[in-house]
Amino acid sequence: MNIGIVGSTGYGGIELYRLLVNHPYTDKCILYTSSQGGNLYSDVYPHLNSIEDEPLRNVDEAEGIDIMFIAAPPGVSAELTPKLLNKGFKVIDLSGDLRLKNGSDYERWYKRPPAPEEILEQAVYGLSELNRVNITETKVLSNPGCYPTASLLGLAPLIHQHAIDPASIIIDAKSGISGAGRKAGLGTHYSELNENFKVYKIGEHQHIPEIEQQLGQWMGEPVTISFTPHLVPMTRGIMATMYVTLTEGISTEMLIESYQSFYEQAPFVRVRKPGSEPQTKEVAGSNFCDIGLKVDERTGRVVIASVIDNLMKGAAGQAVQNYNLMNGWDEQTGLRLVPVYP
Ligand SMILES: NC(=O)C1=CN([C@@H]2O[C@H](COP(=O)(O)OP(=O)(O)OC[C@H]3O[C@@H](n4cnc5c(N)ncnc54)[C@H](OP(=O)(O)O)[C@@H]3O)[C@@H](O)[C@H]2O)C=CC1
Ligand SMILES: CC(=O)N[C@@H](CCC(=O)OP(=O)(O)O)C(=O)O
Repeated sequence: MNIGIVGSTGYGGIELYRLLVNHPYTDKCILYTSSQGGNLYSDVYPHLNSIEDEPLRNVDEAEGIDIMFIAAPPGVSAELTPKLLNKGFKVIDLSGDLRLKNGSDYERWYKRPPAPEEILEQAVYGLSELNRVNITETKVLSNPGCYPTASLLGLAPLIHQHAIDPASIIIDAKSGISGAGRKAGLGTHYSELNENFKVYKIGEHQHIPEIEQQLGQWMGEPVTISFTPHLVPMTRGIMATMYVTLTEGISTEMLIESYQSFYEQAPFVRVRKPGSEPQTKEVAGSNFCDIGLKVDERTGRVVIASVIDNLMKGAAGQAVQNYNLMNGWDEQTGLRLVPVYP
């Protein structure tokens, strides 16, 4: 299988390369750039010296690719995907361009024109554990956002039990700085973030409609959530802490059992034992999503904490899991990575 990576010089791109260069069914991995044509990949990333000394290429000249991964800023895949499909390539897009089914929602939250309607219709939302059949059949895969992956995996079993008040969902999410990409900026400057902890985009984050769209499909009715992201001075990791009001009395032990049975066939989702609380370090560098929960009997709410590595299960790892599913391979192919600890 020959694959290409658009945006290979970014953080999502370099993580895709790390996974795909060792993937047993990937023959060629061609690397594309929009700004550094002719440079070697190892010029951009010296840690690849003597590992990858191929020049970076222009995507307009791409040929012989089976699947193109796009790890570029919003707006790129909306324009590029139709061209790549016309060339007969399949597409796995890591951006938010193809996730929202309604183009006007995209325009409102991303503040730019949406992808063509027929592409949005064709695109399958790649939350791997919950959409396996559709993923296997598609030519256009829209990889979920990092916050939505952690949040939706943490909420899915509860939502499917219909034992909650859907209007009560609060998601308090924290991300490491690599979530903002490699491009330098004041918001991610060392002296601005070190020993700091900040909230941003309250009620305005572009992942709100993505989470609501999926929850609404599961519930069969529109769902409105409170979602607040924060930036933590660490490189990788996301923790989504979620608060939901229960409509039936259920113990922590029973709820954990139902989560474990919901994810029985999902090798990358690990539901923690009672009393064992997840940490971002325990999934770093891996494709795992660890979920811990506790029913707070005093308030009638359940608190769920879901952790992922934003560049792995939140981006490149899940994209490779979807690549495996699209090709009928074991979803763990090339992804059996033990978390990096400490
Ligand atoms: N970082 C994360 O944790 C996650 C990121 N994502 C999404 O994945 C995508 C990539 O993110 P990330 O890797 O972090 O971002 P980066 O900023 O690190 O990298 C983006 C890359 O896109 C390329 N690029 C810029 N403009 C264009 C263009 N016009 N055409 C083609 N390529 C372009 C750049 O490379 P060059 O100039 O060489 O072309 C750049 O290296 C984004 O949409 C992001 O929102 C999703 C989930 C998690
Ligand atoms: C820490 C940080 O800045 N994170 C980014 C995540 C962006 C992202 O992944 O964007 P899409 O999924 O929409 O492509 C943010 O909050 O905007």
